[in-house]
Amino acid sequence: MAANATPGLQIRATKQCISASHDISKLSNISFGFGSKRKSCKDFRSPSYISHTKPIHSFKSAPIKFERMVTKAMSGANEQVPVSGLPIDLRGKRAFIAGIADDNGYGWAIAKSLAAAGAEILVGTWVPALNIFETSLRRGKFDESRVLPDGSLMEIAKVYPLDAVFDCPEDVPEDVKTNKRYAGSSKWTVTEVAESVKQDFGTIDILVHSLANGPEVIKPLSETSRKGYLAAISASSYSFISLLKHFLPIMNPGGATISLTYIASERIIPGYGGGMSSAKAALESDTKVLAFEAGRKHKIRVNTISAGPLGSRAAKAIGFIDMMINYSLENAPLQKELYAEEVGNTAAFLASPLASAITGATVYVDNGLNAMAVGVDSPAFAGLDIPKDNKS
Ligand SMILES: NC(=O)c1ccc[n+]([C@@H]2O[C@H](COP(=O)([O-])OP(=O)(O)OC[C@H]3O[C@@H](n4cnc5c(N)ncnc54)[C@H](O)[C@@H]3O)[C@@H](O)[C@H]2O)c1
Repeated sequence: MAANATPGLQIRATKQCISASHDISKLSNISFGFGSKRKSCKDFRSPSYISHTKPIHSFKSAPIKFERMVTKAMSGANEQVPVSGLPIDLRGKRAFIAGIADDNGYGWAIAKSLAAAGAEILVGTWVPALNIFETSLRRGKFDESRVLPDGSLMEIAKVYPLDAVFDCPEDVPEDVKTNKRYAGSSKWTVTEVAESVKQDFGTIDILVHSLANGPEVIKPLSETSRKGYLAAISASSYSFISLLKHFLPIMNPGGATISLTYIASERIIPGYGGGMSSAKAALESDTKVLAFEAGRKHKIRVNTISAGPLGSRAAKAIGFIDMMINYSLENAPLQKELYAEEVGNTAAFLASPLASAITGATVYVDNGLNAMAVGVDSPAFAGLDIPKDNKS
């Protein structure tokens, strides 16, 4: 990379390319303006630009992925980078992302966007999933998904075993200590992981919480046990407070934290039970209070992304994710697939100096579904002329 080149995500996509993005054939002469060797949109047909993102839903065969073009248009990790533009430049920043165990979830997508912007990536992986994740990583199973917009592979500097429901070794009950899925791993409570990161790297700049767990998620709230409810809150809400509490002392001022929430916190989503809706409501409320506390004391920003439905491993365990994806396609203002990368790019923005005045916010990345008060696919609207995006 040239010394003066700006890496990572470059906010420089032309209006034409974004708005007419679904049909690449219409775009062949539009320039993205990468310095002297200007690329046309047609260049983005190249599989290397479109291969790494898996569609969450294969309902239509769009000729090219919308977000890949935009990302490529934003990317400038080569010598043809323009001097103008608005870069998401996270070079020299270090991120710890808690909650990655495969390449399907939001944590992975966030890691990729942060890496594309130049950040160093550390990962915290749930202990029971650690072995399979590390083995898959080592064997190259994720290599295709590791490809960044500039063609390089995302590097993970270190993977830490983590169980975010335990703050310190004294909290760990005997049955977990002796569980064979925990054998072979050590120092995985939150305090110990923060301490290990401090010893290995000194400081971090970005903390991402991309984890949730609700053992009774398939039970309606009114049938949820106290134990199940508290477990959901512990794993999905308090875990963020705990991570923030223990990582704050090693976070550089000006840093940012991001968690992932879901609209079920504020609107009724039947099927998202077991206290998970309550856990997300707590997470969003805590985002505000923690933004105040971390902002005043440490100059750290605290935001949460309310993401639309994605067919991740965790979401599939709930059982109705395909229904939610289809519902969104039918009812959201933007009738298009939602890509994990779109959440990743928002996280990169929120972590960057471009978002230096944003804290305590819940940012929706859901094709606008949160703004709807009715489901327009209801038979009740049968007689109404509802505009449809037939191109997606
Ligand atoms: N998938 C969706 O539709 C959707 C929508 C909105 C918000 N979210 C949120 O996004 C975040 C990431 O979830 P995802 O859907 O990408 O699924 P995912 O399966 O990729 O991520 C969940 C991760 O949490 C980890 N985890 C569970 N318990 C843990 C613990 N005690 N300690 C450490 N790690 C633990 C799992 O191993 C997994 O890696 C979650 O907060 C989820 O609620 C997901």
